Amino acid sequence: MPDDLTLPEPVGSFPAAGQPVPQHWSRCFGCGDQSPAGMSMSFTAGEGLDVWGRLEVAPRYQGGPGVIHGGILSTAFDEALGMVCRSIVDGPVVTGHLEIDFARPIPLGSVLEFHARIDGSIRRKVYASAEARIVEGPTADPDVVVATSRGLFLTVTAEHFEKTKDFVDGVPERPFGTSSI
Ligand SMILES: CCCCCCCC/C=C\CCCCCCCC(=O)SCCNC(=O)CCNC(=O)[C@H](O)C(C)(C)COP(=O)(O)OP(=O)(O)OC[C@H]1O[C@@H](n2cnc3c(N)ncnc32)[C@H](O)[C@@H]1OP(=O)(O)O
Repeated sequence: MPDDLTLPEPVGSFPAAGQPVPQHWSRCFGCGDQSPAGMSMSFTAGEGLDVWGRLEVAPRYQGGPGVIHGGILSTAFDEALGMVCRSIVDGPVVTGHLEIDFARPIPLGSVLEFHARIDGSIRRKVYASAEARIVEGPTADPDVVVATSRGLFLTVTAEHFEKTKDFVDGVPERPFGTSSI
């Protein structure tokens, strides 16, 4: 992480603390309500440049016997880190780099709580980090961090999606750009 990062003020479009942070795109695998096979994650704005996220670990997310697949957990972190970027960016961002530390096994049936924050920003780069805890389920312990993540996100313009917009599956009820922010 560069040492010349700044911590910007929150953008006006970011919800007040405790309010839901809406899905960014209804077809998103992580948060969209028009993605039936998706993860249906939900998010709430924190007190500062942070968000809280929730994921129910469904049986179909299995990797090893009885535990969450690492790729699913990575996707959840990607979503949580991307969502917190909305606290300082009033427009789209995409993931440039994502790293995960898998600290404890996460059983199917768990409810995971994610806490993601902005670490800093410079030019188009936004650095964010997050941790996950099991808050419901067989091994729930809100004092234990079961995984952590750091990511680099880049702000992009709407043109970034110009080449792929024709591949959208079906007609979204709330097209990108009008669905949320
Ligand atoms: C599913 C997307 C939905 C988006 C909708 C958004 C709306 C709502 C908004 C917000 C909520 C978001 C919630 C989303 C959650 C899920 C997000 C995802 O999973 S996104 C899919 C995976 N990611 C990609 O598909 C990117 C593929 N990569 C690219 O398109 C390019 O590589 C891109 C845009 C990331 C950078 O390319 P360049 O040409 O625009 O920029 P250059 O000039 O190369 O880099 C700019 C700076 O960034 C650094 N940089 C770029 N990539 C880096 C990397 N991998 N590692 C380190 N630095 C990197 C460079 O060194 C440069 O730094 P210097 O300013 O010079 O200091």
